[in-house]
Amino acid sequence: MFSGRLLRISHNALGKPHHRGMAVYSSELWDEIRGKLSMFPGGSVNLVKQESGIAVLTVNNPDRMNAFSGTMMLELQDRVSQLENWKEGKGLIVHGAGGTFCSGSDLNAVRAISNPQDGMKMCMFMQDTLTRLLRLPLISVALVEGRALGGGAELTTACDFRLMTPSSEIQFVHKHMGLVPGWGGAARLVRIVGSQGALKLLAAALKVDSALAERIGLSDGVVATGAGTALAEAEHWLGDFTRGPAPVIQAIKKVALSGRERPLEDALRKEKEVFGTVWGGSANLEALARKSKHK
Ligand SMILES: CCCC(=O)SCCNC(=O)CCNC(=O)[C@H](O)C(C)(C)COP(=O)(O)OP(=O)(O)OC[C@H]1O[C@@H](n2cnc3c(N)ncnc32)[C@H](O)[C@@H]1OP(=O)(O)O
Repeated sequence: MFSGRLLRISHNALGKPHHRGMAVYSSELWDEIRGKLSMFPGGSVNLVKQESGIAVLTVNNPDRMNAFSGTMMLELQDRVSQLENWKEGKGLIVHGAGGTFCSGSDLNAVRAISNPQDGMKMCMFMQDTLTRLLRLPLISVALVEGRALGGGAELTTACDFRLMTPSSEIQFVHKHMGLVPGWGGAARLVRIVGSQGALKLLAAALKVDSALAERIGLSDGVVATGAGTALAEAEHWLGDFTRGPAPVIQAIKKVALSGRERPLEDALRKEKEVFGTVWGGSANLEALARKSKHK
């Protein structure tokens, strides 16, 4: 059985563990996996970085309901690397082409790599990429039009927020495929809807419509359907959270992320470190000079 190396947690001067980098597994593992995934082509993952500081990531394989081919998994990793290095970035919208979100992994590729070794490698690769996606210093939202199934449902959980259209659905269909989530979706779902809620969604493979999703906290709002309309509304919605200078928005995401992921003392130390990057910074000095009142 394939056994992956987890990134070692290093220790700081106080002997407390701290996280090194944004990845889960050692990148030494990826050469072999990338070779395998490159054998399953189709579709693309497109990235547009806009002047507004909001980027749009499009899962683009509409002939297969935006299922992830092997090469799309590779492209997603590359796009995440680009976003990690985007200094001016503030927000990210993840959506699917052609009016639907994503139907998970491409079943043709899945059939070809249904042996345990390849399955484990694909699982680790996608866990790592989606963890890095969630850890980007950008405020991210998954815009779910149409259906988000299987790995597509997992992808929605790798964003900070989810928006749906009135007729869209999120469904963790894994049980019907004789599977459980393997792209980190179960771990993240528990953090979003709680362990009871996650257990219900996974065990019943429930079709979650926009009303139910909002009620259980899986969705953060509903946007109108229509070519371009949903994307424009999502951008408007995200604009409320990304207004302001990039260093401040990125710092806000970092402290929220460390609070979500780290034990309290570790999160407090991280918050102090991030605080130090904005205290006395240009946005802070300008606000002080303005003598801002927050009425
Ligand atoms: C850890 C990851 C676990 C996973 O992600 S496992 C994969 C889970 N996803 C699935 O099982 C999705 C299976 N597909 C479906 O249920 C339906 O196709 C779906 C998405 C509800 C759409 O239904 P319809 O609107 O009736 O459209 P359709 O079935 O005719 O699909 C249009 C074309 O898209 C293809 N497609 C959809 N999902 C796919 C997938 N995941 N992998 C590969 N091909 C897929 C489908 O085969 C069809 O192609 P074609 O026109 O027959 O050539």
